[in-house]
Amino acid sequence: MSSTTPLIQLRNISKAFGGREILRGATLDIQRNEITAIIGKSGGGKSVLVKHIIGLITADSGEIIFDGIPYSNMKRKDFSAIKNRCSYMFQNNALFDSMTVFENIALPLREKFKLGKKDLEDKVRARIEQLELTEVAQMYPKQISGGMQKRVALARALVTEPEIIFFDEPTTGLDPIRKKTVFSMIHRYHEKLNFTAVIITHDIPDIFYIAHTVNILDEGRIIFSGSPVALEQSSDPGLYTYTHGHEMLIDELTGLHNRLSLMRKIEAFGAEVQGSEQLVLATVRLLGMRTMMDYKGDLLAHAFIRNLAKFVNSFLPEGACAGMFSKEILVIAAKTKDESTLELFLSQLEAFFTNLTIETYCHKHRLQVEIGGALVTTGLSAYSAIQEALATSKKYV
Ligand SMILES: Nc1ncnc2c1ncn2[C@@H]1O[C@H](COP(=O)(O)OP(=O)(O)OP(=O)(O)O)[C@@H](O)[C@H]1O
Repeated sequence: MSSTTPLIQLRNISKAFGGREILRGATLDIQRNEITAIIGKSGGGKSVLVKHIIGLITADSGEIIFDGIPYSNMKRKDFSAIKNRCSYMFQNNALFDSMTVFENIALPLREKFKLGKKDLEDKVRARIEQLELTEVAQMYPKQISGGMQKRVALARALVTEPEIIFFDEPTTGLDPIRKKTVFSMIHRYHEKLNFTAVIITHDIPDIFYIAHTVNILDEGRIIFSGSPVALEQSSDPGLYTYTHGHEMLIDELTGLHNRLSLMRKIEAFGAEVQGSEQLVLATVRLLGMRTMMDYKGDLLAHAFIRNLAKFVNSFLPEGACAGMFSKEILVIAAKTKDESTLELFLSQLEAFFTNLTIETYCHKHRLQVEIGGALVTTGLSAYSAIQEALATSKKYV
């Protein structure tokens, strides 16, 4: 098969249970070596769709084509070969309580390959080390935290070096920080090992940061398939709840607006400004934040942003808003008649970053901070307005 042919094609898949139609002609492609996300309402049939691919459910009608071969033409042994190329990470981790972490991770190797004791142990140990589970290798799943159990499940999904991994809600039951950590783990391993990933999730917008393609399953059909950027830019009212739904407007982790809702809010402020009102924008550029995320892990960076967000929220006047324009840029915006608003924003931000603890932290993690602010000319797009404020940036730390 050419490398541009999708690895898996689902064509018009329909499935009903007891007369209740769950899938109504769902069609989607899963591209090789990409991360494909499937999102949709709870109970909408996302798991059912994926179970068709791995042969746990047979469609009432429609076809699945794997590496160019339709399932309907496949012999049993061809299908077993496909199954050996796949691995799964289930919603509840599906770890065996009676087995140690080591044994749980070793299980797929024992089931799929006939390895000698040493080879098997080497492979399991390598994954255990990579996922920082060495200290808990001889413990049982119940003795370790939920976040660690997810890491064990991920280690088990990766141990056979599969070509395709299905993740069914890999972040369920985790707090916002650990959710982000699981997604960054998947992202990191995907970059290293280059498998094809299919992720079922409710975690919008987090999934948008790692998925190449997002598919929306709605009323049994795929109503959108495309890049996260295309989804965010779409003006299709049918996609409204997925791109502008309440849960997306405020970032769960920080209480700040995400990029999309921040831009909308600034544009709304710009359009509403009248009389003696002005649009005020302050920006904080955190140079080095991206590197810090890459080298020290997201957890540390998120904790810092959360701290900053808490402080910003404590002095925001009513009606003002704050959000992350990017991983390194925080923006505060307000529509106000009060001429001292910009001064207030700047002095508060300066106070935060000149605090000794914060300053020491920034030095330690090589973060450089620039603060900017402007009374923005009305009629500018949100993007240009932010650039105007950024252009006034001065280095603080
Ligand atoms: N084997 C089955 N027999 C009967 N009904 C089933 C079966 N499998 C799934 N269903 C039903 O199909 C519907 C879709 O279930 P599915 O688990 O795919 O939803 P989902 O989109 O993954 O939801 P969630 O996001 O809440 O996990 C549910 O109403 C479920 O009860």
